[in-house]
Amino acid sequence: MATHTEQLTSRPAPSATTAPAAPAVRLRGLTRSFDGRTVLDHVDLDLPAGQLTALLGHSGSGKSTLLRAIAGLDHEVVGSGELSAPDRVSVVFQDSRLLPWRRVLDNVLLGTDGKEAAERGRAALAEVGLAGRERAWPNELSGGEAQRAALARSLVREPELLLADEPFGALDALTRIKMHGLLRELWERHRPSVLLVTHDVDEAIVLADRVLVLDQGRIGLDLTIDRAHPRSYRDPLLGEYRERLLAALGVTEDHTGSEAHPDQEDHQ
Ligand SMILES: Nc1ncnc2c1ncn2[C@@H]1O[C@H](COP(=O)(O)OP(=O)(O)OP(=O)(O)O)[C@@H](O)[C@H]1O
Repeated sequence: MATHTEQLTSRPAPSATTAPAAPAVRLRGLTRSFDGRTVLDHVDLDLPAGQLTALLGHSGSGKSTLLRAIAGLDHEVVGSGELSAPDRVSVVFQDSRLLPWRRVLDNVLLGTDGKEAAERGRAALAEVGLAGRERAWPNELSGGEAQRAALARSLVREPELLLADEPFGALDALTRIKMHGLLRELWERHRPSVLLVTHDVDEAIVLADRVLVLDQGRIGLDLTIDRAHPRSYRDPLLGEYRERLLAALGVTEDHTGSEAHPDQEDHQ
């Protein structure tokens, strides 16, 4: 798919004279079943270029399945509907997936070639706060640092689309909050389209401009978060969005404690 450069650097409101830009990702009728059980049920979705979107849903609702389909990692999904995504796609997972036998910079540069890529690799490591750690081994990094390296590796490919599957899910609450700031900063600088899969309602509200809830194989709620950045976890005006998302997830007032929604506790 063609890159819409103007959409990556600024996002003018469409006017009568401007044709609406093609979405970065377009899904129509996407369906996926496992052993006769439907996980994605004719999903329709457009992700506009340069938007940071979060995808929420209960465990097993099909978030990773959707992300894998968009990433082109699920060959079975082909032909179930219409799916288009950009050519340059990077994926970040919950674990950094750094190769232990390669130094940090070599991990970041994996699959790239040439001097220019090497420069981009160093710059990306500096951007994520890992300048000076180029020659470290992955086992010398903390969990947060390893995820920073994973983000650097994704940046080197200059992705039009960044797919992130619970990238901060394994981190402690304080590190996670720092990583939220970093992801938002990187997004503001590079403006890729981002689809962030998360269980954490607050993470979604603080980072994303649009939050989707996957429910029963479909997008059950599509919510625009109309608040300026940077956002605070304590902003009472975000409460209304939180309530709507929790309701869409079927989490009632009585169940907002640690058992039903553990991630809520981290940011209060
Ligand atoms: N390769 C597979 N083979 C069989 N079943 C699968 C496969 N991949 C996913 N599933 C099933 O599809 C459903 C959705 O899984 P998926 O990993 O997409 O959910 P999720 O919303 O990402 O969950 P979580 O938040 O726990 O990661 C689950 O019931 C899972 O068991």
